[in-house]
Amino acid sequence: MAAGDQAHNDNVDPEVREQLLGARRSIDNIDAALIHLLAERFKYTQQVGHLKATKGLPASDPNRERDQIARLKSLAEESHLDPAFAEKWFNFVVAEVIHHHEQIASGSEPDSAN
Ligand SMILES: O=C(O)C(=O)C[C@]1(C(=O)O)C=C[C@@H](O)C=C1
Repeated sequence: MAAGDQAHNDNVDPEVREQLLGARRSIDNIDAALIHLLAERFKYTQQVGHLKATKGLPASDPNRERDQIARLKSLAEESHLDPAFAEKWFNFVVAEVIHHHEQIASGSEPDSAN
C-alpha cells in the first residue's frame, strides 16, 4: 500500500481520525466562505465591467492593480501568509475579471456570467 493510502484506511487511530475530521469540517466551511466571497467579488467586478464598457474605459487598470497588490502583500505579511502566493492568487482572479470585462465590452457576455 502506498503511504498516501494510509489516510483512506479504516485502521486509522480513532483519535487521529477525529482530529482529521474536525480539521476537515473547518476546511470545508472556509472553502464555502471563500466561494461565497468570490461570488460577491465577481458581482461587483461585473458592475465595473458594465460601467467600463458603457463609458469606453479600458478593461484593465494597471495603476489600480499595483496598489491592490501592494496592499494585499502587506496584509499577507501581517497574517503570516506567503505574499508571493497572495500576489499569484490576485493575478489569477484579475485575469479572469479582465476576461469578463472584455466579453462584456464585445457584447459576448456569457448567460451565467459571474
Ligand atoms: O477596479 C477596476 O477597475 C476593475 O476592473 C477591477 C479589478 C479587480 O478585479 O480588482 C480588475 C481589473 C483591473 O485591472 C483592476 C481591478
